[in-house]
Amino acid sequence: MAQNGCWSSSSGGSSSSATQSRGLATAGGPQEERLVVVVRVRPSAETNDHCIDVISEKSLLFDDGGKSRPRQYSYDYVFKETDTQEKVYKKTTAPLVRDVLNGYNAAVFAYGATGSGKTHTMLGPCRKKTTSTANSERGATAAYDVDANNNESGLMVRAIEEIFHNIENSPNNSSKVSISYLEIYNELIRDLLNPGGPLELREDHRGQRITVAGLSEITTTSRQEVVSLLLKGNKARTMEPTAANQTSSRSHALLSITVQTKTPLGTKQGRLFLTDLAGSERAKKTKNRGKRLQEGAHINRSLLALGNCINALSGGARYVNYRDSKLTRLLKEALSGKCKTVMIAHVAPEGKHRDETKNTLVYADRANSISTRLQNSVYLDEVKDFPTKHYQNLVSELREEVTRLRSKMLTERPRSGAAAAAAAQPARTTEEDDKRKTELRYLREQIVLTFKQQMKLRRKLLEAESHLLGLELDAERQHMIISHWQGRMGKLYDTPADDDIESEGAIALKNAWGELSAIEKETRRYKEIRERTEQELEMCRQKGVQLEDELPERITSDEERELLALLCRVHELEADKVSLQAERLARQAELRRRDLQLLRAERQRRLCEDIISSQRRLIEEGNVELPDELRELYGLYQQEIHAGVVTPATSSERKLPPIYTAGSESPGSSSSSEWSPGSPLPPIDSQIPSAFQDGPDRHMGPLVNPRLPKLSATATPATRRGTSIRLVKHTANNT
Ligand SMILES: Nc1ncnc2c1ncn2[C@@H]1O[C@H](COP(=O)(O)OP(=O)(O)OP(=O)(O)O)[C@@H](O)[C@H]1O
Repeated sequence: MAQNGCWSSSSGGSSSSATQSRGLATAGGPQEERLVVVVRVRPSAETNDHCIDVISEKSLLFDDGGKSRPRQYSYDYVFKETDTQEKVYKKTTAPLVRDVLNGYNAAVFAYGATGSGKTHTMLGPCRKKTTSTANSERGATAAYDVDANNNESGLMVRAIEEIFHNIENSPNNSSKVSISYLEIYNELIRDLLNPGGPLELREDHRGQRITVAGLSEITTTSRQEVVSLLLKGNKARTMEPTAANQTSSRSHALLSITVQTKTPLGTKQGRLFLTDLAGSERAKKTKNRGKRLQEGAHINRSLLALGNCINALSGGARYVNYRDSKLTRLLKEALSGKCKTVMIAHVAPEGKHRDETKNTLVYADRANSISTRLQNSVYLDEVKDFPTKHYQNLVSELREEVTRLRSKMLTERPRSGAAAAAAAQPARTTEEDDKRKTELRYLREQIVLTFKQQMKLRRKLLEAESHLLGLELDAERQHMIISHWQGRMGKLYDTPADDDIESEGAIALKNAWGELSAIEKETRRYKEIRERTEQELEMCRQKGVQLEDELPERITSDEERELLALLCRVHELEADKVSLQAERLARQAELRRRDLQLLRAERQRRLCEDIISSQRRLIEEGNVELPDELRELYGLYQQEIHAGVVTPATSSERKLPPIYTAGSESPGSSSSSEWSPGSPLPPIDSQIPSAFQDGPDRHMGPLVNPRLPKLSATATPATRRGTSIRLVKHTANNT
């Protein structure tokens, strides 16, 4: 079993699937790729009062209850009530399985209101329900037992079956399959294959690669094992009957199947993500209270975030906020086009579900226009990190050029045309000699000139790339600002409404959106420059090749050699130069990235401190007895901070070490005598560390203030102690 499952990774392949109605990608270059959207209508026992009428394989009529004429919606496919699980699999997932085997990433996600049939499609019919102790403790029931050998089995089992069938029947059988299965319940990620505490989401430094730390990724060669793992995972899934659905899934379940295949060119990796989303719901309809209501709020919030992403993507926005929920962060790759994606929107046909059905149809309609560019095929072994890779390519191109010229110089070529004739001629006159020399000089100048021009264009290209990278990071920074303020204002990602432009947050938001749009404009401009430069470079390169080809016609072998040697030297020098330049640019980009990462980490740290401060106030004001465990944690926190400065003297006094606050030069600059261990709670300083004084707050404004009232005059002795410690320390630092 491999731990620390990587939820997503970029990979590619080399084949296309013809069955998708509108173009899944082919190899060779980035392709226009559209999210495939299908709708499945769940069967209904009610025969009248239906709001859906499937009129063809691609469209349906929706009746809004007589308010207006039935509206027609069209999708890539519409499955009617009687369509089988097999048909749904063949139309939606089977083509993706073939792509995954060829090294592409693909995703299927089931969307729809509660009770509309998502779990039925993904897993199959629910057989029975049991209660797991671990989950009951959390207040929810876990169970989803499906029959894997059933005609009704869902897409997950079918996909696993087909993947293994293909591998077993392939001539060299050199593929390896691994799976991971997780659920997001109340914004917490749980491993369904190895249930335990919540897992953390991690991002790489560019926010591109999302990983779930500690998630089990199980590699196996046995299809039975995979199916039984899936069934085991389903049993651990959080479910609960609601008024709307007896077996309602209260979590989003995400299954990832990875196939790695060894090929002569390297190891190809394809991933299939199968996602069963929790149902969107209305509290009134589900009659939820307490925990169920809270679950519903989390479900709706993450689905709203997903809806926002779909809206932004379908509107062609360059920047899409995936950060609002764990679900969207995990689905980022599937939605943003690094993956072939099929969305199966589920609807209930009964008139009483009219509103939910309409919402789903509208979402699906929007998703229908999401179009992105699918990434080229990439092998696992390749280094994909831009810009280093890009520069490396440039340098190796130049070095190849040098090798080519060298071999050209060393190869004895038959003299052709004018050169052979010239050699056969008797001794040349001075006039002829001069003419030849002039000709040669001219040719040499032309070649060097073309080469210099090429280098100039290459450098321009490098600069454009580097600037584009900088713009991407700037955009990322603006996103952080927007996220920050919208989080403070309790809003999801959106452009600000006109009526709240007065507040500080709204102004900051407006500025950030303004910056973003300027960045977008600049990005477009630079992309055009890049494109133009690439064209010019290609023309220039062709001109150079043409001049080189003229060489044998014009001059004798020795002179050719001299020229070619010169060219080699120039190329070598340029390669070295580009290499140095590349290193410098890559280092700069890395520094900027780290800077951004630091800012993000700092904001997160300070938010955590805010939360701790608020809780501390509650503990102190409420005179709450501190549990041993928490007391110990506070102790650890202090030791952690002062690990480098605790002296044997302080530790023998059994006092907790002093608190480091911003403004003190180093953790060691405040002496332990300032620390009064009377309060078990160390004061948390909310001042900005000097390194960040010019950091995020300049753009983002002050931290989110704790929503608790200020300490009152009737504060407890413990509180007063805490306050006085801080005052003493500040005074000490000022002196
Ligand atoms: N195509 C279908 N054929 C037969 N029964 C179906 C079909 N789709 C759904 N059902 C039945 O409808 C009920 C609700 O379906 P299901 O639990 O899959 O909904 P859901 O969208 O996953 O709901 P939730 O979001 O609350 O988990 C189940 O009893 C299921 O077996």
